[in-house]
Amino acid sequence: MNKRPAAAQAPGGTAPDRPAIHADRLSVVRGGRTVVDDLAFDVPPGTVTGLLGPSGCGKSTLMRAIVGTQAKVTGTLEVLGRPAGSAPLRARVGYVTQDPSVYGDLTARQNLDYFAAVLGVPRRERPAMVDRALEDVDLTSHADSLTGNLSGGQHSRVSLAVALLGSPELLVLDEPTVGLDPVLRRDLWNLFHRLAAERGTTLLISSHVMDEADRCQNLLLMRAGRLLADDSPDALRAGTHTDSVEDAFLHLVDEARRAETTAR
Ligand SMILES: Nc1ncnc2c1ncn2[C@@H]1O[C@H](COP(=O)(O)OP(=O)(O)OP(=O)(O)O)[C@@H](O)[C@H]1O
Repeated sequence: MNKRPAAAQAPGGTAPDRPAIHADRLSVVRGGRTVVDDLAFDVPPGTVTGLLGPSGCGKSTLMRAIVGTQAKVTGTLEVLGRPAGSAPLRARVGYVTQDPSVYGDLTARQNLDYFAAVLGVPRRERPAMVDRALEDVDLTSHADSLTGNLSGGQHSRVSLAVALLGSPELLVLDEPTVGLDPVLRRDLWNLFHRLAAERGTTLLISSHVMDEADRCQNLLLMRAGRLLADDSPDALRAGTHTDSVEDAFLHLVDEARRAETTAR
């Protein structure tokens, strides 16, 4: 199963027919173990792609490889047409980790202003850029609250706003909706789709919650470091004759287990 949905429009700077992410024979070794094992996939530009799989299957490791912060990566991994982690990609790729990456003793606005300065944005351009990022994540009313005093969901939205600064062409988001209430989760998914549709941003979003799968145009399903499927939710269900992505995933896990037993 390796079909892909038609690519949406391309973001600025990326050729329309070129994948935003291209991986081939991609492996990562951590602690002496192969935790990402021989992956091959493309992420179409301007789409929302979900990276789904159980805890420990290698999602964060794969994301770290894509943004260039992971050691011991072998194979081909191209991001926006360049080798993953190369210097020109720094301003073109936004990354939000699972752990808070902003300063608790600064306000949301101060955090954003600081990170905009680190990105090299001239001082006079920063206020408008910061306002837009705050608006994107619906935090304008908390702009001047200390980040450390914000709720968990608000705190993670400050991290997301930092990643939105400078309008990156690729956003890599590691479980951005964990611990958020249903309304916030819906609002964030609406934002992700707006970014893809209106700004041509490519989004790669990890989750271990299968019920978020239907919010994605394209899915990469992982299990134990391997890619089980690369397809749209509809095609996954149709291909496995199941009614939900969760059932499709379980079907594919059973199939993979049978193949492993046969191989043994
Ligand atoms: N620093 C490390 N050293 C050695 N092994 C690691 C390290 N970090 C993670 N691993 C292992 O790599 C594998 C993949 O971990 P990873 O964090 O990528 O999974 P994940 O799918 O993102 O999990 P989760 O959904 O729980 O965040 C796991 O087996 C984990 O134990």
